[in-house]
Amino acid sequence: MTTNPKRAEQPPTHLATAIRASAGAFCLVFLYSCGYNLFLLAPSIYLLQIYDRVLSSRSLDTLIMLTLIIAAAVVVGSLLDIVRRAALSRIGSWLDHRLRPVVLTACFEYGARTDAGLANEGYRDLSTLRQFLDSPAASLLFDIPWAPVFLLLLFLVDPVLGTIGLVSAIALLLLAVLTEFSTRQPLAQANATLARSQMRFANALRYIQVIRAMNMQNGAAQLVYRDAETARHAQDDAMHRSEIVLGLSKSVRMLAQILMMGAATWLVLEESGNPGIIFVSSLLLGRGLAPVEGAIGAWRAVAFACTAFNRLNRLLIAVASQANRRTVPMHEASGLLLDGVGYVLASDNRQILSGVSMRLVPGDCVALIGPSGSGKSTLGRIIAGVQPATSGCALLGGVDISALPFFGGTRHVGYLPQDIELIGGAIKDVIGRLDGTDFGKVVQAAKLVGLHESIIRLPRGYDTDVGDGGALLLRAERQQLGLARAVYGNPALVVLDDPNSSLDYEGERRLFTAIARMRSLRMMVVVITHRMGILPITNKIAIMRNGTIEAFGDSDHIFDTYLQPPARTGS
Ligand SMILES: Nc1ncnc2c1ncn2[C@@H]1O[C@H](COP(=O)(O)OP(=O)(O)OP(=O)(O)O)[C@@H](O)[C@H]1O
Repeated sequence: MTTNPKRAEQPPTHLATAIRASAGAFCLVFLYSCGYNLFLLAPSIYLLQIYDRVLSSRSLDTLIMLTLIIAAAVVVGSLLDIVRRAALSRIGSWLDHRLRPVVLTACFEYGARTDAGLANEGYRDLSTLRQFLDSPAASLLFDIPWAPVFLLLLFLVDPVLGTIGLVSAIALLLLAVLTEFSTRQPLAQANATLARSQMRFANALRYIQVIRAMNMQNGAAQLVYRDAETARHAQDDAMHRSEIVLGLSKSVRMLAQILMMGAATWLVLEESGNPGIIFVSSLLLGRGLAPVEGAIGAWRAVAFACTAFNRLNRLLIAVASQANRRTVPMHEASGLLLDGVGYVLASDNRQILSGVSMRLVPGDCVALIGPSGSGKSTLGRIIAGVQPATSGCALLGGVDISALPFFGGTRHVGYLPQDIELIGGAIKDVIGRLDGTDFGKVVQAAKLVGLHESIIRLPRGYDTDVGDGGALLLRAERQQLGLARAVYGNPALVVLDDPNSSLDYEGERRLFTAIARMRSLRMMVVVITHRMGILPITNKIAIMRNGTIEAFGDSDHIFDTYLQPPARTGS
């Protein structure tokens, strides 16, 4: 047999490792289940003993003793059932506690790089697994191996009874398979459309102010509602199908009981056996069919849990393999290198950037200028590692920039995007990138960009709440806080996209001072700008046009050669 070497190299995911680590606990649940199922035999034994011993001896003492013993067995059995359910719930809680941070990080990573929708589903999958372990369906899985044991006991009582039990179990099993096949497609459709509807709803909420301002509420609601309706129809369809099969399975079960009692009575009449077997066989059949029948109801939960497990595992494998690809040690001193960077839009194959090359060394500050739509922000996002280039390479210290998040959480890059999203409530959290462990670094960043004095004048200082996404601030204030966040921890490279678009004269002056300080700290600064006033504080300029670099070099040279207004010729 040949093995796929790639697959063999792949280390187990956190999910697989955590499941493996809980194997001991699952074994314990299995043992509890064995005990529980053994005690389920107590009523059958009780009936047989009554017919065998009590009725023949007419002894009241024997009856009392037997009843007490069986009652104790039933209580112990119920306790074992409670204990195993609690144990499964504890396993679920432990898995959740252990995996939630890892899964969250992986989902963020996957969402940023590949597919936000799938990342969202991946995160929900962990909750699905937890809910499954809390549900009766999980304990039922441990009862299923006991169904054949009860059927075997029926065979031991009499092969005819065993055959009736076996045929009934197979019929119920086939119905369970039928449920799965008949509901799989509508359920998959319901899940997909429900997820899309939720995503659209979240997006609509995000832009609700704009939607309201332009009176688009009805259209947005229709968009969300249409998907929700499709999901509901698909869910109803699946439910109707499973209800029909459930009804059929109930009939099969009742028929099996009647047949079993009839056959057992016939055996007693024919062979003058113990009349107790009429009830015992009925009880054993009930025990044997219960897990099979339960499986019909639990099938969906089991299928959901399996899908959730596989999807989450695939997501973790995808994120891990992205991380494994890049393990080159980083040398910040070697600076930033762009070599033939290109970017093609996945949606319409439009070439946005092509053949962009440049090199920066620590302490450099380059201004990216050029007409609107020339690709400056796209290049800025690639340099900041927000999106990977589709061709060529962008390296910081010899390492693919888009892989930097995998380097032990060290922050090598700061980024101030055009649409400043301030995540976090208090100023210290916003600047500290939600890290919050090093307040000294937060103050250092605020001082570097000249914000510290303004912050400490606020009544709550660094604890001042900026509102969701910085909603309580002016755009200029958001820009300045975003700048402080970008320089938090003195990263090697800072990308500022239009950092002075909303700044007044004073704000711009502070920005220029901040850039000069960054340079003196050997940071590399990439400034995307439309305002030429920033050029004197840079030492390099790159002029972009139609997705390529038209000119790149020392600021003075570029300024004199390309940006000086043509000398007026005298009239
Ligand atoms: N995610 C995207 N979806 C669609 N088009 C995009 C996307 N990203 C970039 N573009 C397109 O790429 C081109 C370059 O955009 P980019 O924002 O990089 O230019 P820019 O030079 O920064 O413009 P501006 O100075 O106006 O910000 C534009 O035509 C833009 O429409």
